[in-house]
Amino acid sequence: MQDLSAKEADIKTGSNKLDEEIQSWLSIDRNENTCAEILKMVNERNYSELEAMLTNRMAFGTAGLRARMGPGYTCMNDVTVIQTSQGFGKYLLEAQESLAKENGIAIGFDARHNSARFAKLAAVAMIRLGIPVHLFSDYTPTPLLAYSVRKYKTAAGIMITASHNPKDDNGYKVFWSNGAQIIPPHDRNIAQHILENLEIHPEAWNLDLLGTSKLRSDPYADIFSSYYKDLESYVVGDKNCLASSKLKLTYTPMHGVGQKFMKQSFDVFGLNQFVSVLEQCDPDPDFPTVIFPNPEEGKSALDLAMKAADANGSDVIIANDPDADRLACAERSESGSWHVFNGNELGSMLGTIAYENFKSTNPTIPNEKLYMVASTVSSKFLKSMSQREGFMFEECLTGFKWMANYALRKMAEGYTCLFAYEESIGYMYGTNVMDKDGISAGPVLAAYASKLYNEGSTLSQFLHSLYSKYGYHISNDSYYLCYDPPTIQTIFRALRENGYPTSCGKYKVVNIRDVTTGYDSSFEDKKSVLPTDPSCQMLTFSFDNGCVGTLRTSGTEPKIKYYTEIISPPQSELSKDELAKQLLDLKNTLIETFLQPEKYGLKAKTG
Ligand SMILES: O=P([O-])(O)O[C@H]1O[C@H](COP(=O)(O)O)[C@@H](O)[C@H](O)[C@H]1O
Ligand SMILES: [Mg+2]
Repeated sequence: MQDLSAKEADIKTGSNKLDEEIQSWLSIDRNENTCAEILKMVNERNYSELEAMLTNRMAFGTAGLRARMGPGYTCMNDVTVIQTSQGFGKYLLEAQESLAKENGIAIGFDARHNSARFAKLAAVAMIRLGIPVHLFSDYTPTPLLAYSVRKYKTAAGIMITASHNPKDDNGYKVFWSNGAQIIPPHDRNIAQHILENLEIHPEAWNLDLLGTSKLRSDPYADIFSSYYKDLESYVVGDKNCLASSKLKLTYTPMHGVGQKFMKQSFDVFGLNQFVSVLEQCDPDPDFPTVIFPNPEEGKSALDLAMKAADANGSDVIIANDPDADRLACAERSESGSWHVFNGNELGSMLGTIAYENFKSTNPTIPNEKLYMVASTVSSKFLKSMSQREGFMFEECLTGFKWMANYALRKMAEGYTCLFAYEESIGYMYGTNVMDKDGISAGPVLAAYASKLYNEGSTLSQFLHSLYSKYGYHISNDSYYLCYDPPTIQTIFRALRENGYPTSCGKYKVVNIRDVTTGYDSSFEDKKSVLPTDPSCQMLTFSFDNGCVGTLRTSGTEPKIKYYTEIISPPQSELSKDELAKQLLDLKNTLIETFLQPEKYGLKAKTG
């Protein structure tokens, strides 16, 4: 550790402005580790990085704030968490004072490094403003925090988590009083209030306040029992059948918080308990057995789960990401190898399960009163299904914040939201939680799979039957890593500067939607119906062969994501393999022509 007496010493970087920024940081930060990191960078003359981290500030992205942990205003640390919470608290008092003062705010955290501390600092900031705090005393899945906001009708919720990001990251998810993550204008308003309340109150570091203040309560036990009581409403049919199921299942929480919660979910559903992946079942903030703790990565992330499943003769694997709001699933194929369902395949199955389960328990509610939601970069399977079955379907921008807020609006109009999903393995089954929830989607899927296995069928056969009925919907999605924001700007600028491209290799572009600027060539007024989002890059191309491809920058990770889909009518002569081959060619052409990974030094997904 650095000698902190240097804090008092003169900092001479050659730039007065930077010297002042450094002094200012050292004078406000009471965390020895982050101060020491700043001093180390000064000693190493790492001035450009220092300047970048002290003169910029993190902004709200797809899922609130998410950044690397470390010193400076671009990183997650004590200072930025306190400043964010001070500003956020002030905004709550301005926007909904009586609710904030009466019902307070719920605060939860995952099992990452610093998550509990950041949650406590956020709680102190709220208490200082007279806002009661329901601060969880132990780590929880994100969906339980989202659930607690609705249950206690709090003014807001904060979840300290970076979900499945690398171990050095952390984040600050914000839920509004409706239980969904915030959308504009709240994000902008909070950002504004943060800037207006940067000065850190001396009491901000006093964590002892949490032990003495009457404004602090611990919702853990109450929320745990209430969440699982409500989960019972998702159980359909006879629990005894599930207990006698032939299905053997393996589960991994991927070093995150899910183990205890998924066990309880299985108990509520009367499911046989799953086989655990011993190396990954306890929370470990270093995620030692995986490169990325993201079950969305597919086989590379599920390696140990597959080994455990093989050793125990499991047919199905389910996995959560570390904050247990995402759900992944793999199934052993006839050849013995594992098929990892992609987010769209899983969404198609869970959407159908939601529809079937609802119709079996509410046969009299007309389909016109039901609806489902998906993000615009997800498969159009639910749209095809809705057209055939006569329920409503809507697509939203990426991010559960958009889908949950849309769902709430329709609920207020008297509709029932059955299901919402996004291709990045996020599923909101029902409306107990207005966010994606891997802890409830897991047992719903496991219960349905149990039924299938008892009938001698499998999930893959079930998916195939859906494609026969509603048409094949094949997607090919992935990403490239790019750590250099100017390169990303260059790539997307090239796609706009001389007019949008009219072709991509041999494929003709028939429509273009540019969500970054609000343009959509398919409408007469050329305006996109989705909200314009200048903070991210997002271009969608519709091709003459009916395929659709989107390029977009992630709001949570340094990635350019791509999404492509091909759809065939139900009775099409083309096989799944032929369709997949056609799509692969289009996807490769899209990448080579528009992204040009070699030219721009983009790093492909590994594994
Ligand atoms: O990371 P999580 O599980 O919280 O998930 C977050 O990130 C996903 C990917 O977003 P992007 O493509 O912008 O990275 C979003 O779709 C999701 O709604 C958000 O909560
Ligand atoms: Mg997550």
